[in-house]
Amino acid sequence: MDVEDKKKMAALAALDHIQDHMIIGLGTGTTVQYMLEGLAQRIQQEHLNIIGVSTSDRTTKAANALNIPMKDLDDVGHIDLTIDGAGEIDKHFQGIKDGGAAHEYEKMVAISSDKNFWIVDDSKLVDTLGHNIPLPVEVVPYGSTKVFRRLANEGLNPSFRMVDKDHFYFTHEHNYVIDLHLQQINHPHHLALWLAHQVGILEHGLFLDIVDEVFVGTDQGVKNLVPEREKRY
Ligand SMILES: O=C[C@H](O)[C@H](O)[C@H](O)COP(=O)(O)O
Repeated sequence: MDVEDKKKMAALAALDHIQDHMIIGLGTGTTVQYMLEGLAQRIQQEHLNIIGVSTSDRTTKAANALNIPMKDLDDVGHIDLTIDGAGEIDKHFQGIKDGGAAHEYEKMVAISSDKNFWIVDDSKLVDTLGHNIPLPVEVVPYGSTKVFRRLANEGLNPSFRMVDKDHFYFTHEHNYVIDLHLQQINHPHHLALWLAHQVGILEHGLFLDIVDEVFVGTDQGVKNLVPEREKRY
């Protein structure tokens, strides 16, 4: 089965859990796009009163185009459910969110949500994080070469994310992204703690102990995976 079919299948399965009057966190990415289209259709056909909270400019634009009613994170008391994609998910249900470098907003919405669902195709499931994708860290431009050197000295194999050879990639908050090419993150909690203590680093793409259910599109249909653990936040 085509990877796009798997993404769509996962996105639509997660949407089955949406009920009237919910406030929904809307993640970012190509899988989320299918979810937005399905959500817009349900809102229209079932006359649902749903409010969306966006995690990126890209999602805001797509949601507006689909006439999904939206509010800012600061204007909602809580979020019932956030549905987002993921770059990688390991066997302990820890994740890396990477692609659009929207992870700062995505994490803020995620930790404000009663529940978090991730929608992915089965290529996103890995034994150990860092296998297929780098871990992004968002850094303030001021002094960023010093932060870069600190990361390199720790053996974290950093590279600045670039749009092209002369232009840095900017996040929503106009910060740089440094990608850490780690191949294998054996102790994600240790790494997350170390990164959180580094001056100049604003956020990183490790999403630990956040997800409540994962919907995985596979050749055999959608697998619904639920971690057995307490949430830490
Ligand atoms: O910032 C981007 C996010 O972390 C995405 O949710 C993640 O990369 C998954 O994206 P996609 O569904 O396009 O693979």
